Amino acid sequence: MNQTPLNTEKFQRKAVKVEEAQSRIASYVQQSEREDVGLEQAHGRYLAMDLTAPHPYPRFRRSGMDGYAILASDTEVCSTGQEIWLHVIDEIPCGTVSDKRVETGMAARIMTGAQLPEGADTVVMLEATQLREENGQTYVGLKKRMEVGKNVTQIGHEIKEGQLLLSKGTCVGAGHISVLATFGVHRVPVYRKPRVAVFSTGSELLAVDEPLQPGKIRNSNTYMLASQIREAGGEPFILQAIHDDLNLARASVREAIATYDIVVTSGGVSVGDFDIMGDLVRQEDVNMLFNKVTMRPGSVTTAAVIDGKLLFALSGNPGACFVGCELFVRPTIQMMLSSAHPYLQTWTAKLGADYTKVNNYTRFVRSSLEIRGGQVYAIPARVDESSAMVTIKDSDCLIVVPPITEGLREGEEVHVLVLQGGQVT
Ligand SMILES: Nc1nc2c(c(=O)[nH]1)N[C@H]1C(S)=C(S)[C@@H](COP(=O)(O)OP(=O)(O)OC[C@H]3O[C@@H](n4cnc5c(N)ncnc54)[C@H](O)[C@@H]3O)O[C@H]1N2
Ligand code: MOO
Ligand SMILES: [Mg+2]
Repeated sequence: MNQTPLNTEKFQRKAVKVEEAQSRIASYVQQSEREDVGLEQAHGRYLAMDLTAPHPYPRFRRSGMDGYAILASDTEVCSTGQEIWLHVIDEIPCGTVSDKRVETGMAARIMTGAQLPEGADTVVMLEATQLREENGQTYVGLKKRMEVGKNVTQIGHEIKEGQLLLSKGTCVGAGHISVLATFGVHRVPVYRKPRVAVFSTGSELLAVDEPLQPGKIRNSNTYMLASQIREAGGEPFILQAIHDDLNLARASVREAIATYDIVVTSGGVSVGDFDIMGDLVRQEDVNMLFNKVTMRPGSVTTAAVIDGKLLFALSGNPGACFVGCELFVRPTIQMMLSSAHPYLQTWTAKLGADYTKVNNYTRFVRSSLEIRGGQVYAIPARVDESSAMVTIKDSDCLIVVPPITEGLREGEEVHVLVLQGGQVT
């Protein structure tokens, strides 16, 4: 009988730990380059350089109230119950600078946000004063002793000149936009979004707009991955899904590697006869970083370097595909953007229900976070197999279940990785 030799290389894989896999990837990450965008386009982008304050903020002594700018020393006599009357020498609306100097016995009418006139050191609010006209002159009366600097915001109260405003790698949100606008940064230096090609492999895959056919499913991973990539700060490019054909896969990967910064595929990484990505990364011109990780789901997650660029061949099982992207693709994008926290944040929570599945790999169990009596609980999804798709949407964290446990009991303390898109309820 004619026998084909068994390709044992395909399934004899050396599993590496998640941290080891992450560090192998990290050594190939290259920072994205800088581009400048308009302030209105900066939301959600990552700063490509440290920004320092070109001037103090506030830049002038600013009134915090509508009232009168005075000298606090004039009010000292009020502590004995005496009322004082000050000559009103000017009126200062917001945006103008008085050319008068407030001396003892004088006051200037001032509006909230206006620059204090020379000489004045304190603002008394309008409600604490009364007015008197005499010989065409206006006098303001007050009865309360004021402390120096009351209702005045000093120069540099918030930011000193030269102080670090925002660091490189900051993800720009509303508060940062306000800082940028305040300091006149109308063109914002940000990292170009890493361009990430995404495509799925699988002869069973239908486009999402195709009617179902026997034995076939619609391609959900590609769109899920594109969404995860966007959340991580990358720009996804959806490429045509391919059949389980090694030559086709090779051509698609080559083209994608030449055009994009990162390539992410789903499917075909296990040991099945048509698991072509597993074969592709074992070819000569491919530097395979790992093809097995001691994790579940996603044990067959594979990564390689081709022409200096990273290829992530994620499992086709939706749960494994999702976790593989969060643990490996997301940090890569985040590192390219100089994010200070490229990896998912770890929190400590209490387990919201018994979790009895055990195995000798670390499990990343999709779960939802809940606050009960001021304590964070993580509730494992009822259906959490690697092949299960529908509970991914209900998850805002992954409980990390270490290998070889007896199973975990409700109320036990666990570590969870918080998912970016999640909402604690
Ligand atoms: N003999 C063994 N069989 C399997 C092993 C093993 O170690 N030995 N590992 C299992 C594990 S664990 C996983 S995870 C899967 C990995 O499978 P692949 O990465 O090779 O993915 P496929 O075979 O292509 O597909 C698996 C599953 O996912 C569905 N799929 C694929 N692509 C998509 C997509 N774009 N959208 C939605 N769903 C998709 C596909 O139809 C399959 O049902 O292997 C186990 N087997
Ligand atoms: O790679 Mo599989 O997802 O471990 O179950
Ligand atoms: Mg397979």
